[in-house]
Amino acid sequence: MGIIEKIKEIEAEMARTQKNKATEYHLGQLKAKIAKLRTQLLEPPKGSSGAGDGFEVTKFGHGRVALIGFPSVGKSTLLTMLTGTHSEAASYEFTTLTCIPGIIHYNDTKIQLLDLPGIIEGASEGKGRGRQVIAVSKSSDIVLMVLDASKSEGHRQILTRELEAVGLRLNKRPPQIYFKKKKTGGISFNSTLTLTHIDEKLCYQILHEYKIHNAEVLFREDATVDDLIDVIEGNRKYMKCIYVYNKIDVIGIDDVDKLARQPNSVVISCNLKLNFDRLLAKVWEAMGLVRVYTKPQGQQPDFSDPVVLSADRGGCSVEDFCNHIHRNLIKDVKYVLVWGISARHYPQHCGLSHVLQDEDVVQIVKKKEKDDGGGRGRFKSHSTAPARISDREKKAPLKT
Ligand SMILES: Nc1nc2c(ncn2[C@@H]2O[C@H](COP(=O)(O)OP(=O)(O)OP(=O)(O)O)[C@@H](O)[C@H]2O)c(=O)[nH]1
Ligand SMILES: [K+]
Ligand SMILES: [Mg+2]
Repeated sequence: MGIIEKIKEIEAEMARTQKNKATEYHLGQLKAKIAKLRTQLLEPPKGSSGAGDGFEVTKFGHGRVALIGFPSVGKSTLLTMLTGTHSEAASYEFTTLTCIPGIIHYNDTKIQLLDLPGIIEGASEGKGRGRQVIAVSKSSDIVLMVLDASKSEGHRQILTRELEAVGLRLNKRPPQIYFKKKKTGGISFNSTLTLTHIDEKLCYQILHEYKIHNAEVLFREDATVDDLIDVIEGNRKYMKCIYVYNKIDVIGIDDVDKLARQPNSVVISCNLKLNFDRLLAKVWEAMGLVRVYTKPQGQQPDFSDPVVLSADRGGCSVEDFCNHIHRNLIKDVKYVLVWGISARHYPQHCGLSHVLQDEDVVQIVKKKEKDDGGGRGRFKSHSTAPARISDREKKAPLKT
């Protein structure tokens, strides 16, 4: 029996089993069994390199966003409109057959947007090009789930389930469970609060299913069996997802309003070029990019060419900033001067561990080099209140 058939069989057994106190241990065990099989399913088949046929696109820019959705919801139309790169769009399903990259230019950064073939129920088990599409979305920083506003709300749940089946967790943070395998000592089970979904026996049983007999488990939140399995599997990817409801030109205003009020959602119309600003602002926010402007001593920073950092990828400390500029820079740095939101006063003398924020200005002071003494001219005159470097300041030249 193949892995997919085994999963189906266990799913059928779970569906047959009534949920109550007496069956919860058995159901927990079945969940763990499915999770193990799904992980097996993710392993590349023997003899393959693990790469998926022609779907790999070189990473480019400061971040990557994938367009995921059912066929004909308007993914390609959206890519063409946001990036200017043409991706074939048509009224029939599965128009797009590969991965098509484009670039969004936003806030002086470049964000790679990937158009992908439509996926359908069963994608996680390899239906259509589901597996490759999902592999590409896993390589992204965020996912835009494109939905047809005129179609069933169920589509969103189906896609979420498909992505969850391959270990993607959308708009969730990792469960607050400390878990560490040990060599000896049995299982130590602890919690910092009362647990309502799981108890010691159930936890043991799940661990037993994974043949784990020595481990430390500490629940720091009222977690579920699924949370525990996620922590044991350890291969989950936590991603932000924006639900993009397209084609609002074909539905009524009340329905538009309802969709727009849902969390992490944006309503748009490619046909009417409606609400792209809002979508881009949401993407920007979800990416969490941090632009840092370098100020050479005695000179105005170049506000058109930021160093772009990200808390999720690489970090946003002064050290990360220096490493970004040059691998060997760090050993010459004495301290840095910082203007902007992260500074308590202007300029603040900061060490390598200082965490920078979007639109900060940084001047590096090297060992055996004198600094501006707080910068002559405009940047010196700032008050102590932290604030963004304003657009006006960006435009006005710094007099030195
Ligand atoms: N009414 C309306 N139709 C739209 C809108 N955006 C796209 N369409 C139409 O929807 C159809 C499908 O668009 P595509 O861009 O090909 O959709 P897709 O999601 O890329 O489709 P596949 O590549 O087949 O998965 C086309 O006929 C588009 O003209 C919109 O905002 N409103
Ligand atoms: K289409
Ligand atoms: Mg398409």
